[in-house]
Amino acid sequence: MNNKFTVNDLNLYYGDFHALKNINLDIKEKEITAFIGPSGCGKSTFLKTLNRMNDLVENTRITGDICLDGTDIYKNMDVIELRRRVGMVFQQPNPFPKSIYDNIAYGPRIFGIKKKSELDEIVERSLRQAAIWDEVKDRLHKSALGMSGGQQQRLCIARALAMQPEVLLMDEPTSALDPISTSKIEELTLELKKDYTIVIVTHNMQQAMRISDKTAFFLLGDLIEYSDTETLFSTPKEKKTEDYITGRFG
Ligand SMILES: Nc1ncnc2c1ncn2[C@@H]1O[C@H](COP(=O)(O)OP(=O)(O)OP(=O)(O)O)[C@@H](O)[C@H]1O
Repeated sequence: MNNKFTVNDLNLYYGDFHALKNINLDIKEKEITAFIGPSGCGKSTFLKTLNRMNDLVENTRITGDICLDGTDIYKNMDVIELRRRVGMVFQQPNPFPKSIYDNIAYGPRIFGIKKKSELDEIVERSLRQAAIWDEVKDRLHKSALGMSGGQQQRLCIARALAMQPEVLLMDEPTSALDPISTSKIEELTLELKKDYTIVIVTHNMQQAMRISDKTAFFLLGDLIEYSDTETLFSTPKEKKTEDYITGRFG
């Protein structure tokens, strides 16, 4: 597998606080990479560096570099283009207070697609890819806020897919969901891996084991260990990883 992202000597500071410390790692194309670690260890911060969402946070300083397909995303890439290529799904489903159809069509419209037939096609394709088409096809023009939490989260995934991204960043996408919705999102994530590179932050180690190919364990801003998921959970190299995955802290 090719590297989708390569991260070299990445440091991130919130003011004086050193939140990410000299991170080096590669993220493989069309794999699922999970970030695990206790609360506050920098998982979300790191995820957000991958599509420059941290640009929106004042007093943030970054050193080192992150390349997407070999191009430095901080130095040589337009941020709008980056965020089109690298979509994001958040912890709390956050549909717009609009119809299901308009939620999906929103991004493509901003990118200049106006033709109804084209938008119809994007809406259907995205909802199918997010495994929610059958549940919503008869209510496309009803408010997205009337959907269940699990449906809203799949809608948000469909909304991200409508932009035809290459990478999907998922920040604890199931932590607000019940077990059935969680397993639907996990199945969907595994299905999406055929076409997309996926990076997921999760508090749930079973979830990382179930769905990810690679796992990175963070602690206090350090990347402690990064390897095949199976290896990391069965034979961790670092004592700190072992302590965490066996529940000694965190
Ligand atoms: N905007 C900010 N300004 C200052 N410090 C921040 C900011 N965002 C995060 N931090 C700090 O950076 C550290 C890493 O936070 P981050 O949210 O990345 O951790 P996390 O591992 O994702 O945690 P959680 O699992 O609780 O979401 C924490 O100490 C946090 O308090």
